Amino acid sequence: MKPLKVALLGCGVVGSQVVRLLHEQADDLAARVGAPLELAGVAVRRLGRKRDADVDPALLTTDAEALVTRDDIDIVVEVIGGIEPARSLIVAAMEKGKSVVSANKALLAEDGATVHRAAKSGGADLYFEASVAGAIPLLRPLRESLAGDHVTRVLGIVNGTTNYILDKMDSTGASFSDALEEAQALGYAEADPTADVEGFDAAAKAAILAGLAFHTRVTAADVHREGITEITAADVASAKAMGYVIKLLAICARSEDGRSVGVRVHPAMIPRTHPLAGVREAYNAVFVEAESAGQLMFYGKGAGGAPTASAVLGDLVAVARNRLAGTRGPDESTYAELAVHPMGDTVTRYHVSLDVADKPGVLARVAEIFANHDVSIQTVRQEGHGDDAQLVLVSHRASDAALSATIETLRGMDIVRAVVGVMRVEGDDTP
Ligand SMILES: NC(=O)c1ccc[n+]([C@@H]2O[C@H](COP(=O)([O-])OP(=O)(O)OC[C@H]3O[C@@H](n4cnc5c(N)ncnc54)[C@H](O)[C@@H]3O)[C@@H](O)[C@H]2O)c1
Ligand SMILES: N[C@@H](CCO)C(=O)O
Ligand code: NA
Repeated sequence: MKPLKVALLGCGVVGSQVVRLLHEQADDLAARVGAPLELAGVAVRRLGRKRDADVDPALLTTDAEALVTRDDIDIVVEVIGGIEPARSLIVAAMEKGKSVVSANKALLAEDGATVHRAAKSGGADLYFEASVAGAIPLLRPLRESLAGDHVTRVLGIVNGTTNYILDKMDSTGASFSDALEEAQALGYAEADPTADVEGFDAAAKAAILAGLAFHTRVTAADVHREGITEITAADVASAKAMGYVIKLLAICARSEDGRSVGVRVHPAMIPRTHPLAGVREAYNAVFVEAESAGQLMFYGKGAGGAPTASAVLGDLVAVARNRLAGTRGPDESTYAELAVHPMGDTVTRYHVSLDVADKPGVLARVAEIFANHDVSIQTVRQEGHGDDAQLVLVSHRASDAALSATIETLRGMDIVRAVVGVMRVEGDDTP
């Protein structure tokens, strides 16, 4: 059988593992596809660089554009990352009818429209399982296995670096900066950890998940995003004392009337009994809730060269099979065209700690502010007394707009010395 020729763009952490697996699993892959997969070219930035992968130097080129448009290439694997030149290269390949496998969450979340359009007009496949939650099969289950169901919510931990940091803070009492340093020493966090700790990485993944789950185009700009840099050891301890753990969550949910969706990434307290609370270290886990299927949970490694390459290889086999069968995978599905509602319309609960004066009438006045904003209080307790008094309140569900207006008013009150902490509470059935 004539081999299918594969061009690889980028030979870094993920790319070098793709090369290894293509070599090591060559016979099995050929049997599964029905034709050998031949690595026919590898685009790199610098030819002379030492790399982890054992690549025939004759395959290396710095001219990625010439490689993706070469007549003999059937499939392009893009593991360069970033918007450009990745987008132009993918579009150029698909315009020539080549199938593309990409791990590029940044591109798919920022400008998925362009690459999906190019796939359709070129009659090409575009698969991107590795872009969200690395090795965990999640996008194809949403795109294919759940195509007959009605997904109502996707909720999960989709960034390994921040989960590692929060887990260390929870288990050892470490500060954010100490836990970040440890994550960097272990190679989880990059030298510039902004994309992870500020939630950009998780927001890109949330946009991709929401788009697939709700058949609607969602971009990174539509996602409400808050990172974890402001979380203190005291926040973590306070959550612990109340039976909660703090996680950076990505939440994509339909509104109650089903006419819009909310997509958000922010730290939240979840009960320690919630299955996501047990997701430790750099693992990822995602809950998908669908009307007929009920609750599904996906768990595993969301990052790392080999786990991510596993997802790339799975896509490679799928697009190779499609080519041999003369068929294509599903087009982008955005027919539902739901509106993405602003964060203020999201219904959630707040955990609020206030530094207050310990004297008669303070609790009543604080409670009145909540009532004035139509926010109902679920629990309240006082910690310490005298000058050290803190009130800790947990609200019932209310709109995020009403909750944040409540906090704004509290900040302006003379009896409130400081709003010490405000965090959303998720993951339980409390109304
Ligand atoms: N590393 C992970 O755990 C992981 C997990 C999921 C998804 N991803 C995604 O996979 C992609 C690759 O990530 P990575 O960790 O391998 O990054 P990396 O930085 O290790 O590798 C990228 C490589 O591409 C090369 N490159 C950049 N521009 C190029 C160009 N114009 N032509 C040829 N080569 C070029 C770089 O020199 C580098 O070697 C990114 O989109 C990333 O978001 C990575
Ligand atoms: N930086 C990401 C891995 C790539 O998606 C994480 O920490 O999960
Ligand atoms: Na995945």
